[in-house]
Amino acid sequence: MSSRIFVAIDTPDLARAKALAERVHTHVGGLKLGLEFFAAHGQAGVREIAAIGLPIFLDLKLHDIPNTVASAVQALSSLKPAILTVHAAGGRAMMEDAKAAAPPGTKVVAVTVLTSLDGGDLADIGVGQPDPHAQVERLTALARDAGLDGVVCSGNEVAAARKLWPKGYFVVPGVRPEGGAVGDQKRTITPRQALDNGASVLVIGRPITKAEDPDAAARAIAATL
Ligand SMILES: O=C(O)c1cc(=O)[nH]c(=O)n1[C@@H]1O[C@H](COP(=O)(O)O)[C@@H](O)[C@H]1O
Repeated sequence: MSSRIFVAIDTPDLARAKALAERVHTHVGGLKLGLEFFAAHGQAGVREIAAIGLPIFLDLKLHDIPNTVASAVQALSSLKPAILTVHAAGGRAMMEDAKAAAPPGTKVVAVTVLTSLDGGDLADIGVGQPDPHAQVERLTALARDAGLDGVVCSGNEVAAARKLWPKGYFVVPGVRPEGGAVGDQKRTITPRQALDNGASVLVIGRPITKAEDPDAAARAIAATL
């Protein structure tokens, strides 16, 4: 079950990223590299981390006009990431074009409602439906109809989302072990509960990477799955 964990290597420090990835790599199924890392080290940095040998989840949350996103996906395609993210809010055409531009082995998944947002935040940005649950359902259906591979949502919505899309690939971040610090996340869930609710894979960052002993933290989380 530890193979269902993608550890978020969120740091702009290449040496630290490598050390963390090497330290936990036997207890997780993949490594997630996001904006923080990519802004600092780009594709060369991704290749260095990929050399460790685990699948790479390249989390760039692309969100722009369809032509720009498709061109960006094409420019990333030689990295052959296992998973690549776009924002569902970019719309159907953007998602269709992103998927068409991606290499065959790459799962393109759409971020629905960030796990750091709650109903109040949705109201602030003018989402007419300020209930994250309903908005996740709406964007999951859109991503499914656009031909993507799956979505990113919190573990609180994943069961409902999977009902709409039984064969979808569901990525769940905002995961916290019982009693763990939530930080900036608002819609959190335990790793076990997220899997029980239908997550395909879990994204876990700080509960592992900021632990005194990341190795032991990864092992302890894996043991609960
Ligand atoms: O796409 C993501 O991975 C993502 C989507 C989302 O809604 N919420 C979310 O936290 N993430 C990512 O998941 C990771 C969560 O990290 P921790 O909160 O440290 O476990 C970060 O790298 C976020 O960028």
